[in-house]
Amino acid sequence: MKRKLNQDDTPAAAPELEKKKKTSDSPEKKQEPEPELSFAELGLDPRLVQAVAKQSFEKPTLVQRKAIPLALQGQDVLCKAKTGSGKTAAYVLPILSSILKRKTTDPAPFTAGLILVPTRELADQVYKAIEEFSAFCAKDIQPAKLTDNVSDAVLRSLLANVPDIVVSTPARAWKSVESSALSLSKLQFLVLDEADLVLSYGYDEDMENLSRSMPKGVQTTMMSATLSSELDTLKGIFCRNPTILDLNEEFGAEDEKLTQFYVKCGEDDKWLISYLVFKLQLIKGPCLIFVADIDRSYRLKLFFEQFSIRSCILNSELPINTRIKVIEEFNRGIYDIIIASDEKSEVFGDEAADKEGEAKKEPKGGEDSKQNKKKQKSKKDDEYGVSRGIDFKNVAAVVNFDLPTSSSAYTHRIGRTARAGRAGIAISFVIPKDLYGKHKPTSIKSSENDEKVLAKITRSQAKLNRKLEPYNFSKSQMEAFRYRMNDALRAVTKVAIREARTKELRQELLRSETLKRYFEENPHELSHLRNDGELGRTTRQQAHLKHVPDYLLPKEGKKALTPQDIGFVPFRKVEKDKKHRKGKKPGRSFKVGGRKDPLKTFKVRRKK
Ligand SMILES: Nc1ncnc2c1ncn2[C@@H]1O[C@H](COP(=O)(O)OP(=O)(O)OP(=O)(O)O)[C@@H](O)[C@H]1O
Repeated sequence: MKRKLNQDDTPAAAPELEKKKKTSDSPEKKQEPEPELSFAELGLDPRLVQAVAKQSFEKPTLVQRKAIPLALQGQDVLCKAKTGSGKTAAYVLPILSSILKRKTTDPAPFTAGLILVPTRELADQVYKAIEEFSAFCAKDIQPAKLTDNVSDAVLRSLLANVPDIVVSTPARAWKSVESSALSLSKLQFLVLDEADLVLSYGYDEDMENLSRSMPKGVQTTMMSATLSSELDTLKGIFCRNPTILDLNEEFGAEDEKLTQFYVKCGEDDKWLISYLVFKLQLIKGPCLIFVADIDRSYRLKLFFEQFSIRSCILNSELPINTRIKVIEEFNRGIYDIIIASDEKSEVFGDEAADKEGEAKKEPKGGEDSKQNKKKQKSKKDDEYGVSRGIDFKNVAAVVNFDLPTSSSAYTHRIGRTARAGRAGIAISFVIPKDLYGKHKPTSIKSSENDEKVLAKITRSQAKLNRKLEPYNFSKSQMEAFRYRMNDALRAVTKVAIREARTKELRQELLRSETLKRYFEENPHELSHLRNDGELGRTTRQQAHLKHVPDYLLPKEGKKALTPQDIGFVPFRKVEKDKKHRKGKKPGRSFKVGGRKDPLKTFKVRRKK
């Protein structure tokens, strides 16, 4: 029978833990704070503790404190913990520790661990995490990932080495099992990361096939920030009497370093506001902008290019290597703005939310859903996804340029900022019902029910002790910029978008096949050419839009702030920022959760 784990019944995995654990079950003692255990006290192999220290992890996070001892005891765990709370280490470390322990008595090679993730981007990230955690025991731990673009022959030879742990999407794992390249006959550990998404991605058949290829009694861990009833299916297939950890409830408002805003505005206003926010650098630091589809991502990029705002794109049409490079380079600080199309959340988001019991399902087979599913059959990679699990580093702000259509998709998107105890902000544009469809050139179907979705989001965030606040822009100050916005929008025609889209793909293919070696030796040239080069050379270029003349900026500057405004962004740039940018890459002077706080650079006033 399942049981819910509470604060005090985490089983001890090591004598140290036992010593620190409270002995009494009396109600008063239950209120006492949990002991702050170290990684060593969790019972992990010392080489892993060393690797964790090398990564500057001072102490385990809540999910690590709770889940690691359970996993080391051999229990199945179903864990719901907030985004960026360290779930990867929580499931990777105990598997590595158990394999290391077993190898001291039984060195025979076999694949003991299988980690299944919904996307190839996430597989790459988890694989890298395994490499980092096994830095001091690399000869004893051999991981493999099955999501690279390699031939079957290469994959076979990789698996012929009998890796200890395999990271894959379900489809690719099953393909390898089916072809007998991978054997799961001795599997001991199975992890489903972003478990609720695994079924949504259409992996049900692969999951069932995989389950039949595994021995009985495989220890299973399922992780996600949002667990829905899809888990019942997975639980039924994989779990033996799992312990359920619902840790979202244990986060208090005081733990919260994420500030959430929404902006209610017209369809064209979101283009105008985005132009102003990014041109005047009102948001400092790395920023992720989510849009609803691929065309929209190119459109926004081309629109920004009109104003010399540089950004790069992530979408399911780009080859996996490019996608991973974009993420890596963003994390290394080469780019400040990623425009990511979040097509998956648009297709599957409502299902997830409905199963959480938060919303009524919209009729299946609606126009959008048909269109999206049809589109998916094109050149898109079905195993693409960046709103889930990807550890974008130091993201100052997530902007939902297009609101997702479900609260769970929202939770995962905004979870790309304020990770690992850092601060961050999320800003979401919401189109009120009466303004929907009023500006045809910028209207998008997914915005039709923005207000309803916002209500769902507000409710689900309230359950996490979080709230969204309205963000007001000074309409009068914005107006001076509207003709520029319109000029730029007119230049970004459908033809220009189509050309940019095909050009980008052609370039990718060309580079990856003929110039591979050259660019391996000159990675910087590759990144410049590939990702932040201007796509819009076929778009009409308008020199006057590239800079902001002083006469357009309000004279009052900061003084324009009034106590009545709830979230006013002053349009005049502050001197300090200019000084800061001198000699440095724009936006890179800022660190979230470090010396500078985005909330201090993003001016907001609250109602007194
Ligand atoms: N104990 C720790 N101390 C400090 N940083 C940590 C610790 N554990 C993990 N981190 C860092 O926190 C970040 C988020 O971790 P991770 O990606 O595992 O989060 P997650 O819970 O899986 O998020 P998501 O739900 O988005 O998948 C990573 O950069 C990771 O290196």
